[in-house]
Amino acid sequence: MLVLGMLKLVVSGTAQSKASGRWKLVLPLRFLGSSPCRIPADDSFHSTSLSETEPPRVFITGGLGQLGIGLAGLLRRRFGKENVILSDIKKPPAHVFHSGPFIYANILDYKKLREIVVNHRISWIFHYSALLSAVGEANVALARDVNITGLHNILDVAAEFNMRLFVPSTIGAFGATSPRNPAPDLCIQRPRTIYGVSKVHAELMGEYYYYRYGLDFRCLRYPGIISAESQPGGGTTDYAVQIFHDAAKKGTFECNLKASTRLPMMYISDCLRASLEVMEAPAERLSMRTYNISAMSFTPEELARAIVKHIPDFQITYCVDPLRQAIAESWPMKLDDNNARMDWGWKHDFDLPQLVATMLTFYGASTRCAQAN
Ligand SMILES: NC(=O)C1=CN([C@@H]2O[C@H](COP(=O)(O)OP(=O)(O)OC[C@H]3O[C@@H](n4cnc5c(N)ncnc54)[C@H](O)[C@@H]3O)[C@@H](O)[C@H]2O)C=CC1
Ligand SMILES: CC(=O)[C@H](N)C(=O)O
Repeated sequence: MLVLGMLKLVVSGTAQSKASGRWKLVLPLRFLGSSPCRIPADDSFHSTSLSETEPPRVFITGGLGQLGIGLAGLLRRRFGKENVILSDIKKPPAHVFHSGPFIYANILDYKKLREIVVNHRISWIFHYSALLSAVGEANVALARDVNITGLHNILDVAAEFNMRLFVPSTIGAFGATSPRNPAPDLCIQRPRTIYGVSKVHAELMGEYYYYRYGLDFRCLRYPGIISAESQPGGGTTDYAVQIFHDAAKKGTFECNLKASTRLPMMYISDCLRASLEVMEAPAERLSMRTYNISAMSFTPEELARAIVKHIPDFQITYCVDPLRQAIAESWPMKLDDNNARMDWGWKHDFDLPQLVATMLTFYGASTRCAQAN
């Protein structure tokens, strides 16, 4: 009754705020939070959001995986080295440790997360910690903890301290009953991996916190990401990274997906730029909180043909992993990203030929490109 009474008071005197063209009630989280013990009892907690002119203070979770170090580099160039704190539960290599602030942060430790946000005056979070599709299936209990319980901690901290929160989703958030070519932003999502289920959960929880508590939640569904300097963490699209290393070093590659498996892919610099752009987009430009982004779509066979243009002797063979193949066949072949393009001007730079040339240049193997073309 007491809570109901407080609710009525809050609602009647309340604040309404306009975002994305919609009016929503902004209610104090501490009255409504599902975990009241987490909400401070005194009135002294305050928003850490900074004025429009100050750069944000950014915290990256799970930052030592395939994407986090590159993201930290991009954000540090934009906002200043000291304003971007990279974190993980792993030990950073020396060059990462010396390239800017790094701290240990386990996303399952809620108290520690609050401490970090307060002590470092964090205003934006990029939440990258996760177990990916293949490793998630190999350790469902851990994937559930990290991808779901960890996300709850991040959502609560972000809402409590009025932060802007980016959580990446994935093509893995779709399932076999989703439209596959292309998959639109809004459609049936019934994934059958713990990874996919946890990412649909993240999309829905983030949007719920946005509508319910006014949390500035922003989410992009990434395709498979291809990078040269960092290795993938155990996903279904990993072959599209490994193939470049093996092509350059050995001239052969054994692929764990069938030759005809078509999946959406993106070069890392496009992915990281998209993530920064959606975080910087004015709220009124965002008609949604979760967007597909897309760049290219190819099969292992097509990728191999593109590599042969640079390395004529390159040979691909196939030894299909049934787990990864089943996952890949339930994912979209292509994403429809028209809403991202229209709302906040998303545009990819890298198509397949540019991706292949860039990756092989990194490995010092694109020398025969000119002759072959
Ligand atoms: N790499 C890709 O192709 C794609 C990635 N994404 C998403 O982007 C994000 C980053 O992906 P990647 O860098 O590729 O992942 P990754 O698997 O390479 O790295 C994840 C990091 O999370 C850390 N981590 C695990 N448990 C943790 C815990 N309890 N506390 C803190 N950190 C913990 C790991 O140590 C690891 O460094 C993930 O959320 C992933 O789902 C989405 C689609 C595609
Ligand atoms: C597409 C992803 O989310 C990731 N690379 C995976 O294959 O699990």
